[in-house]
Amino acid sequence: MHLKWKNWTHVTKLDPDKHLNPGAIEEVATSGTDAILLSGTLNVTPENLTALREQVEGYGIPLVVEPADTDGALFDGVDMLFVPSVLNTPDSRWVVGKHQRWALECPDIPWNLVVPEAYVVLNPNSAVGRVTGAVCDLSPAEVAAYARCAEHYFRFPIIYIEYSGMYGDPAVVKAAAEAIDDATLYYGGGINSAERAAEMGKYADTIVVGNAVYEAGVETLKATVRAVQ
Ligand SMILES: CC(C)=CCC/C(C)=C/CC/C(C)=C/CC/C(C)=C/COP(=O)(O)OP(=O)(O)O
Ligand SMILES: O=P(O)(O)OC[C@@H](O)CO
Ligand SMILES: [Mg+2]
Repeated sequence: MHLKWKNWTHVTKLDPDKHLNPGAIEEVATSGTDAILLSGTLNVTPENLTALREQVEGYGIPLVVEPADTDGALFDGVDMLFVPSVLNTPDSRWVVGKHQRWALECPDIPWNLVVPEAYVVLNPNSAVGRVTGAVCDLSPAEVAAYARCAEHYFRFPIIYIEYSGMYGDPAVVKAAAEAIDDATLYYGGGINSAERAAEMGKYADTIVVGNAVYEAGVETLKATVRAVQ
């Protein structure tokens, strides 16, 4: 079933490689966030992904797996799969190579549950930045050009400005927003306050909050929800 994911303004990203106690999980699931993204770059295994999914299921909140590799593309018990392609890397494995291997190895991909994401990774110090070899020193205009061709040439439904682990440059997100017509713009990276959520929420259709859940706690998460909903 295809959820109305285009209406989401706030998504919480939980990392299978990190731990939250049951009380915190309940507060995340009832925080008002529109969906939970089960996603991480390092050390995601079928076991820890399944364990996290079992913690967050049953609250009636949309669950989306965002795999970092083909063996993480598990869709049992979740509503959708958001699959990244990192556009700003010279390493084509992260653009299309992994995806071709996936199509080769998995005959029964539920394509109707798959939503492709055009990632522009801009924090060289994040796990995703290191793993993918992303070229991060881009001007707002250069990022906007990725956003424009992602929507109008590659026809990606989501463009994701990814600063994972650091708070990004609002001018970059503004430029990307101005370059996009109908695609959905995601922003994630360093959102740990209502102010930051509101600032990026001016430009992005959907903001993603990850690390703050683990580092600042659920009250901070709720403040970021209130800022955009
Ligand atoms: C083709 C299939 C099924 C999978 C491959 C999908 C691709 C190309 C993924 C590349 C980008 C990537 C690794 C995305 C993972 C999601 C993500 C950006 C997680 C960010 O979390 P971390 O970068 O781990 O943050 P921390 O450093 O805080 O752990
Ligand atoms: O962890 P943070 O910095 O909130 O970033 C969220 C998400 O964009 C990570 O992929
Ligand atoms: Mg991680």
